[in-house]
Amino acid sequence: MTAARSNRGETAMTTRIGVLTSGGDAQGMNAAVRAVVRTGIHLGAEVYAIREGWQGAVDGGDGISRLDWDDVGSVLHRGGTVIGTARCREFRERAGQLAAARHLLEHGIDRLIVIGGDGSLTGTDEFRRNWPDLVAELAREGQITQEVADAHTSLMIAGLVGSIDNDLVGTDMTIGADSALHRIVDAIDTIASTAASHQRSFVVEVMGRHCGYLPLMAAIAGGCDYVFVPEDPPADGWEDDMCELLRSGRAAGRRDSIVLVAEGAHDRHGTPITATQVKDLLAERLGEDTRVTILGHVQRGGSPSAYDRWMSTLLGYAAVQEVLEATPDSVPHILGVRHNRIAQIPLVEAVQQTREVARHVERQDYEAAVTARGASFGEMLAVFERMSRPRRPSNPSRRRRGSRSSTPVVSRRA
Ligand SMILES: Nc1ncnc2c1ncn2[C@@H]1O[C@H](COP(=O)(O)OP(=O)(O)OP(=O)(O)O)[C@@H](O)[C@H]1O
Ligand SMILES: O=P(O)(O)OC[C@H]1O[C@](O)(CO)[C@@H](O)[C@@H]1O
Repeated sequence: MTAARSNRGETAMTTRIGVLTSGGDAQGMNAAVRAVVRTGIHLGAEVYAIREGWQGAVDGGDGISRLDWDDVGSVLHRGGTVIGTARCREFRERAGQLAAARHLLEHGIDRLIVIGGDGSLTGTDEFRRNWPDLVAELAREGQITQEVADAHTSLMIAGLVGSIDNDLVGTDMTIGADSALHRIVDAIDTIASTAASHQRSFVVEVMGRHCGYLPLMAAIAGGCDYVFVPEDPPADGWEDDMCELLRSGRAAGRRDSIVLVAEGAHDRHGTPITATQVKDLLAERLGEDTRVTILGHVQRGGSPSAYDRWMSTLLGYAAVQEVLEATPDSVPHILGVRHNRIAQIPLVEAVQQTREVARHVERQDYEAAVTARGASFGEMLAVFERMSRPRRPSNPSRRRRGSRSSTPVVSRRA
């Protein structure tokens, strides 16, 4: 490898970086890809798109192609991912990973930037760990030369979290979460006007299979009445609690009621709570004219917010630096956001902590799940609780989750 120096004096090895988007698409992925390509070129590297997620690496051929500066023009404002994404089954198997390694090596790629959710990042780390063995097998079987094998003994990776769910522990925000939240809140505002006109109730299903970030933040931002999230199911008897809350809202003159249900919502015993079930309950018990709206993939579509564009640009920029500086001994990192700054987060740890939340939920240890999700998640639950439960002199507020009643949200200087 030869050292190259850009006109800004930045030094980089002449090397080839692969970039791919994997798992569910997310608004802002294009901004990240654009930043990777342009930063890579600035630093003297060649950047290759691996198309349709890991499928492009498994298939080879047109699945891997070089991107130049202009190839990523006019993509910043576009939703989705222009290099395609997929959930690729073959890559989970050794045969798929062998094919992927062979195709990457055909292009001399041994540095990868992967933009995807926790599954994609887990797969990336698994591939990194398997890489020496895969390369050795390819050389043994004569599928690559020993010279190629010797030149690419390690795979260097950097991860960016592309997922609207904002479900990765360790980063404050993931690529797409802000845009999806805007999309949901726009929908709630739209629904609220028709709900108020007819004095109806709406039950809105929001994405996030295992993570309550989107429904919870949308409930706060949209001024909703009740929210169901997977990490903090309502106490037993929630049916009475919810109906009483909505009934008292009506009695106080509220013209619309909106309940948000995460697609992965369930009660404290793990029994799913669906939007239709909530609708039927409101209709039966309160006689409410109730409608269900499932927002679905509308939440993932459309152009990215300004935040998702600039944040993803910074992340892509940082990811190139990370992957160029990485050595075979480096701890693999995710680039994320902490306290409004780009931060390096150990990949394995972040994925393990994220899985831990799901495990707590499975074990029905919801206090641990909320804690593991991160400090601000518990704070936001407490804030929602306060905002959605009217306190009137004649009607002292009844808390659903007593322990969070005085959760502080201000960080104090020591
Ligand atoms: N353990 C694994 N080993 C190898 N590859 C994996 C592994 N887990 C996931 N992948 C790869 O990553 C792809 C995407 O994973 P997954 O469907 O879990 O989505 P994700 O990245 O978590 O995104 P989203 O948040 O949108 O669900 C899989 O289809 C597969 O190609
Ligand atoms: O597009 P698909 O494959 O149906 O996946 C939907 C899932 O992907 C996400 O949008 C992102 O993880 C989830 O919120 C949702 O459950």
